Amino acid sequence: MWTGGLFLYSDETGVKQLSKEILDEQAIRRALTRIAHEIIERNKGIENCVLVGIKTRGAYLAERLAERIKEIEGERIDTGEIDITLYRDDLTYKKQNEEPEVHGTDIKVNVKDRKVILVDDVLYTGRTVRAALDAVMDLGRPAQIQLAVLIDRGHRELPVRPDFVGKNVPTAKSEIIEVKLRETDQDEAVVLN
Ligand SMILES: O=P(O)(O)OC[C@H]1O[C@H](OP(=O)(O)OP(=O)(O)O)[C@H](O)[C@@H]1O
Ligand SMILES: O=c1cc[nH]c(=O)[nH]1
Repeated sequence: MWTGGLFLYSDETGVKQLSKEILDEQAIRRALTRIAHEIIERNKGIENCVLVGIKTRGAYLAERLAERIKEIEGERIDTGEIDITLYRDDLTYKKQNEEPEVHGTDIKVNVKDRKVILVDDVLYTGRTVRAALDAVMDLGRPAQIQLAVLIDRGHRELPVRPDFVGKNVPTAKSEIIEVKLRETDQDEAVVLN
């Protein structure tokens, strides 16, 4: 049910909950276009840069950023992806002492001495990014690692700070940010549940 940016949905127990749209399709497109420009500006072009998306949605976002950068610079930036699984019962209750685990990397270029830009959809505790940093550095010593996220929802548990942010969204720990991308969700929106 549409109530002007607020949606009613039934959770798994059938209880009606309110859901708020944070970004629609156009807003996601604009945020990614801005981030693409910022990446180019910060790095004075894209020479020596590689975009590495954190699966699942971060990898799609990295691919979209590569397309935008090609439109702007006329040059294709190298891309790769990292598969990281989070062990938690749901997004609000983490089991103690469990950390996101790297399941594999698909980065066909050498990262040694290059500027690696990690891309993810949501930044929350920072634990996924920490695992991604380890995975990249296992492959070689990058000149620099930068971080781009579509949503920064706060509540960091590690000293991780993004270089490029689509939108800062203050949240309560009990809330969940859901990023829906057409590549995997047949929908395009960021919602706060
Ligand atoms: O900062 P953190 O607390 O580590 O949380 C952020 C991570 O949580 C989500 O991944 P999720 O495991 O939900 O998978 P998804 O990418 O498939 O949505 C999101 O995509 C980030 O990778
Ligand atoms: O709210 C959150 C927290 C972590 N990851 C998400 O995708 N959403």
